[in-house]
Amino acid sequence: MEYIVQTENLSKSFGKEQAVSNINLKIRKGEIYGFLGPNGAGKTTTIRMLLGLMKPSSGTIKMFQKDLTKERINILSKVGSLVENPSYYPHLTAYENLEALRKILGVPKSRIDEVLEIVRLKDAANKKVKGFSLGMKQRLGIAASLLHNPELLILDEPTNGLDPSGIIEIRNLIKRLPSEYGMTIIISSHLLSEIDQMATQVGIVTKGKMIFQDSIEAMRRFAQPKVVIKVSDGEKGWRSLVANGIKAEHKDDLISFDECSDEKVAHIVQILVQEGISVYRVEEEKRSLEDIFLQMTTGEQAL
Ligand SMILES: Nc1ncnc2c1ncn2[C@@H]1O[C@H](COP(=O)(O)OP(=O)(O)OP(=O)(O)O)[C@@H](O)[C@H]1O
Repeated sequence: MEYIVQTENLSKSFGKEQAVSNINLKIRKGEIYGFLGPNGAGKTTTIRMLLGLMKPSSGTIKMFQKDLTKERINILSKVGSLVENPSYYPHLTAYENLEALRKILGVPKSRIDEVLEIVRLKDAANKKVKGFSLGMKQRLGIAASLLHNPELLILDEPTNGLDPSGIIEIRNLIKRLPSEYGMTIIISSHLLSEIDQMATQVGIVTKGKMIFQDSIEAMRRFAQPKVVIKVSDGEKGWRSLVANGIKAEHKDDLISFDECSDEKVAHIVQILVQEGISVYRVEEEKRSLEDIFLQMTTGEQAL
C-alpha cells in the first residue's frame, strides 16, 4: 500500500543541536498516526518540516508520493493543520471567524456549516469566540483546518491544556475523521495513554530519533504479561524447554515466556526439574504500556 507521508533520513539541526535525526516516517492512507515522544523529542520540528514551515538540514519528504520541495503548493493544498494555539478574532462568532478564512481560501460558503457539523459546533456557531472554552476553541481550530477539505490532517498536541471532557471531545472527533471522511491523521503527543486510545499506528521519538514505528497492537504486545522463572542453569533450562516445543527466552539465570495457563506453567516447571535444574522462583511480570514507553524513551536501546 502506498504511503501518504514518507520521509527518508529526515534531519534538522539548530547549530550544534540535532533536533531531528534520520527519521523515516511511513504513514498510510486512513491511518491515525500517533507521533509520540517526551517534550523536546523533535515532534514539532518534524511537523514543521512536513508543513513546509522549516527546511530540513538533510533528508527527503514525500507526501502523496510527491517530493515536498518540488510540489510544495500542490501537496500543501491537500493538508490541514493545527500547530500551536490557533488565533481568532475573539469578538467575532465562530461562524464569522470561519467566514473570514473561507474568503481567503475561496471555498464555497456551504463548507462552513459542514465543518461546524463535523466538529459538533453548530449550536455555538453564532456565539462569540471569546466565550468559548479551550476545548471549543480547539474544535474551532480543527474546523478551520478542515475548511479546504484536506486529505491529511496534522495536529500538534491538540489536547494540550484541555480538561478531561475537552480531551474526550477532541479524541472522539479525531477517531471519526478517517472512517467518515477518509482522512489520514498525524497527531503528536507526549502522552502515551492519549495515543493508545486514538491511534492505529505509532511512531515513538526521543532525542530526535525514531525508536519504534509499528501498529498500536504491536506496541501493546510489548505490554503482554510474561512469566519469569529463576533457575540454576538458564541456558540448559531454556534448551530443554525448546526441545519440548515451548517458546521461551532466557537471559543469565532467568527464563521467560508469554503468560499461559497454570497447567502449562506446572508442565514447564516439571520439565526443568526433570532435567535436574533447580527452580528458585516463578513470577509473573506485568509491564504496563506506560512502563514500556518510559523504558523506551529514557533508555538508550532502540527497538
Ligand atoms: N527554532 C529553534 N531554534 C533552536 N532550537 C530549536 C528550535 N526549535 C526547536 N529547537 C530545539 O529542538 C529540540 C526539539 O524540539 P521540538 O519542539 O521539536 O520538540 P517536541 O518533541 O515537539 O517537544 P515539545 O512537545 O516540547 O514541543 C529541542 O531541544 C528544542 O529546544
